[in-house]
Amino acid sequence: MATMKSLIGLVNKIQRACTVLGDHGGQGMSLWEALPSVAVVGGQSSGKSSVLESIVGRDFLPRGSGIVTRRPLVLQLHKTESGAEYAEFLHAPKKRFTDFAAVRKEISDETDRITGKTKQISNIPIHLSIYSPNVVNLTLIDLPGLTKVAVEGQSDSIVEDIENMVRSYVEKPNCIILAITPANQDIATSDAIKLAREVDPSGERTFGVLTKLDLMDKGTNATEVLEGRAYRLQHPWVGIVNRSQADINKNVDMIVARQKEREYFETSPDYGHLASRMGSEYLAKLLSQHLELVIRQRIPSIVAMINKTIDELNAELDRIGRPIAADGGAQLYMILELCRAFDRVFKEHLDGGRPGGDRIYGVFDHQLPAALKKLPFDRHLSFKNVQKVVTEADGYQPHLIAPEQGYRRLIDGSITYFKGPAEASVDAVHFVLKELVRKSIAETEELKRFPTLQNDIATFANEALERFREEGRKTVIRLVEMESSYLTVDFFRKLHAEPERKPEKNANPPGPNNDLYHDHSLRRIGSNVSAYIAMVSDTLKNTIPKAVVYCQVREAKRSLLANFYAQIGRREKERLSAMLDEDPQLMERRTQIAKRLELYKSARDEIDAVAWK
Ligand SMILES: Nc1nc2c(ncn2[C@@H]2O[C@H](COP(=O)(O)OP(=O)(O)OP(=O)(O)O)[C@@H](O)[C@H]2O)c(=O)[nH]1
Repeated sequence: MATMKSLIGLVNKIQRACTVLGDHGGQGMSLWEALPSVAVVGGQSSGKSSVLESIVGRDFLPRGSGIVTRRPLVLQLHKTESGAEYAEFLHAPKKRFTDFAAVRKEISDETDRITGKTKQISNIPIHLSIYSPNVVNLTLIDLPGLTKVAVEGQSDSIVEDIENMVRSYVEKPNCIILAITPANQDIATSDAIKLAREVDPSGERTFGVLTKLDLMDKGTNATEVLEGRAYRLQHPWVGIVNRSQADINKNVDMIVARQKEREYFETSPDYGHLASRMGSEYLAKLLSQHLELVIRQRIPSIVAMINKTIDELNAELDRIGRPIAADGGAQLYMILELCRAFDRVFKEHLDGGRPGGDRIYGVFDHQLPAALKKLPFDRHLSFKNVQKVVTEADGYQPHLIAPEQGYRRLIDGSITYFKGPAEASVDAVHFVLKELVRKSIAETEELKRFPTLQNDIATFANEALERFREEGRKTVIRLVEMESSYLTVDFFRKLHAEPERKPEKNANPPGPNNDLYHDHSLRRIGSNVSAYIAMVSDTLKNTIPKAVVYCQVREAKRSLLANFYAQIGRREKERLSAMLDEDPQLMERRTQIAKRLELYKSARDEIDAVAWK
């Protein structure tokens, strides 16, 4: 199994990666929360900073009145074999601090960078790594001191804010609580113990630390507490003697202070029997061992959680679409693939499989025949109009046998009416196709992420449909004009062969310039033309759909995006990328997921590397 150093180092690495990616707890089930850590909790002036400095063997924490610790400080201690002693911040990875006064200033400045000078607090941690021969491998999180009153310049809510922040750390089941209480205070009133009892009633993850043993009133001692009788925890209490304010003022060296602390316990009449289990050095070792144990226990569940999260993130990436390739060739390929996907959907609409294509048949089967039926031939071929047209065509010399000119004019005049329904069919099919383009874009799953490309496809497809409509119009008008340019001779020859019927008596009383015979002949002309037009109508009813399908539907299937393809082939890379623009929110989401995925995968790799050592 892995060594203590590698296990704690492993968690350190993952914690740093979490912070870089903005994962520092408080966001539901985060990786950070799954990692065991030690949080230092205590009331103001309880000696928290002194304990941390003593564990590190260095003076490096900001001092001052009021609430100095305003952001969590994740303190990662790495034991070095060489004599080198230095510190590094995650936010300034290139800089190696060997002067610990500069570390103190940097913590202070970095705190202000997020919280401003307003003395507010923030839950975004500062990561500090200390490499030293005088430390054990350990990670501690220093949290703001629990306080009762806000000082000047701080909002009243700060007392509550601090408690909430501290609580958010210590309530996590993976958090080991280092609860610091000064010995010269009644244990029953200790803020740290109060909070620890609340979140860890059985005391299995709380380590009780008693500071300021040297400051207790003469004649009293803390053996009741240190021996676990005053307040029972699963782990033994540790007593500490830190540097006094006077020592600090005199700049007493931390290593010397550790030595003095050891001597204090060894020579103490009250605590001599406990000496081997007292002091900051012992505390550091105890915590390091415990942290290692907990990490080892937790690794299987951490790996399970990581694997589950990786699966979930992958599934979400699949759902919102993978990232787009950066090079132009791949982008062009992607655009063409997307266009083809659209084209497939569009064709399914036309050929069946998806609804909509049937509406084109509806135009031919319904709309066109109905429009043809409504044409005003009754009026155009009324007795009066026939008479007028024939007479005008005859001119000064009435026709002798059959009014050839009159017939032609009546037929030409009638055929012109067909242009209306012919064009209307072209338009109706055009609108059906346009609607199908719109629907197909909306229904093409792959296109959903690319609003710009959707627009481009719509523009080019509609332009193409417009061209097809123009072509369709010209063709159907030509069909109609063809009907009047050459009449079906047979039809009239057959008429001629039919015997003339005698006019019925009293059908129409003869007018001043008309005789019975003439009336009858005009009526016959009217009905002949009407029969001829009915024949033309039947023909057009069949040929207009052919022209429309040929010019519009067939072309839409064949070359709806032909122009688009020709265009994009010539476009430079910038314009291709622009076409693949996505919804910015979606892009942001994908970046987030990709980052988290990277974090979880690297965490898994790290764990694998350590676990198989
Ligand atoms: N004599 C003696 N003084 C101590 C001991 N521990 C801390 N002090 C003094 O108590 C004062 C407060 O100690 P800190 O370590 O700054 O306490 P803190 O909990 O970090 O305080 P804040 O950060 O202000 O909340 C300092 O003057 C220390 O010198 C101790 O064990 N013995």
